[in-house]
Amino acid sequence: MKTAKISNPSIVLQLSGLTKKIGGKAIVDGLSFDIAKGEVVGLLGPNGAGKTTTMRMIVGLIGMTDGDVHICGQSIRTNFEQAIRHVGGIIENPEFYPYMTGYDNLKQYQRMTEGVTDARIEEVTKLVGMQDALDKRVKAYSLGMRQRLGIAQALLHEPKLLILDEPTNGLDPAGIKEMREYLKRIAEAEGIAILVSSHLLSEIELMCSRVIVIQEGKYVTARSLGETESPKQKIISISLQVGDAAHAQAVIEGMEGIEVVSVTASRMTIQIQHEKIPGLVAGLATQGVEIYRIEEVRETLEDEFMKLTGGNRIA
Ligand SMILES: Nc1ncnc2c1ncn2[C@@H]1O[C@H](COP(=O)(O)OP(=O)(O)OP(=O)(O)O)[C@@H](O)[C@H]1O
Repeated sequence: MKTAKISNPSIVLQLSGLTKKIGGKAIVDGLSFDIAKGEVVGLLGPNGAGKTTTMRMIVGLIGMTDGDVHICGQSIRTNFEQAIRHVGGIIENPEFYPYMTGYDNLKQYQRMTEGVTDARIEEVTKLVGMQDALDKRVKAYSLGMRQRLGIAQALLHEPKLLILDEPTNGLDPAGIKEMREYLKRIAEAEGIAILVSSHLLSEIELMCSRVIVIQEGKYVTARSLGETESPKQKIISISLQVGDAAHAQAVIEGMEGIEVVSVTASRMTIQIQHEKIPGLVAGLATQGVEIYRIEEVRETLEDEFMKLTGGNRIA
């Protein structure tokens, strides 16, 4: 297969037609996407979708059948050593010496890794908020603290790409919230790209700026998360809470280009072009309709995922 060469220097990770076949079956099937510097991207899919297999190929734990992975412009097929030095990752649970302190574990890693300074140890432990727990033995750490120490260790050699497979597995809601905060902090402070997998949409939505959905090894969709402006011409769903919905409906039915989808006593959902909303509000107010609330009804990623995959839920 012909593989694309990176032209944009801000692209840290590029997958092109990445494929893994085992026993003739494609576990990962022609996966292509890019991740840029500073992005925290979620790899989302149901159990068995191929997330771990994809990540294992990116970090070189297993070989690929076809396609390629470029990290900072270097192909892991042809320049593995140069490519892989830009990667830090946790694919399986991070291994530590339980009877040693967190600090001694990081010092041990420093001895085995070229170019890691004491200042860097201090820097990464601050980034993951571990500076006060470093003199405790790892066996006394909670799961969340081990995860943080693992991430600190993965950052020691100043990678440009951080790969985390299901990092929130087993964490409580407070731990998940903390992780979300320090992943964002790391991406910003270090200017690196982070790829994080999960089978839980709710976690990905909170942690990531973009999500890539895969199912049965194939790319399904990608979506930027967070608020986006609606284009003027776009038809959107609006929910209205009014004093008298029957009255509002009668007024709206006299207006052009607005479709009433559902009505209850005080609520209604309509479809309308974005640019017609001010006219709608003015028209209703002129006719004496009391408006208490007006908001867009957004299709969630989960709704979209359900449509695309015919009801196979993400989680
Ligand atoms: N070495 C292997 N031999 C045979 N099948 C495998 C092998 N490794 C993975 N698979 C299969 O490939 C599919 C994808 O597995 P993978 O672990 O990548 O999925 P996943 O999205 O990470 O799922 P999970 O969230 O459950 O970890 C699964 O059906 C799995 O059983």
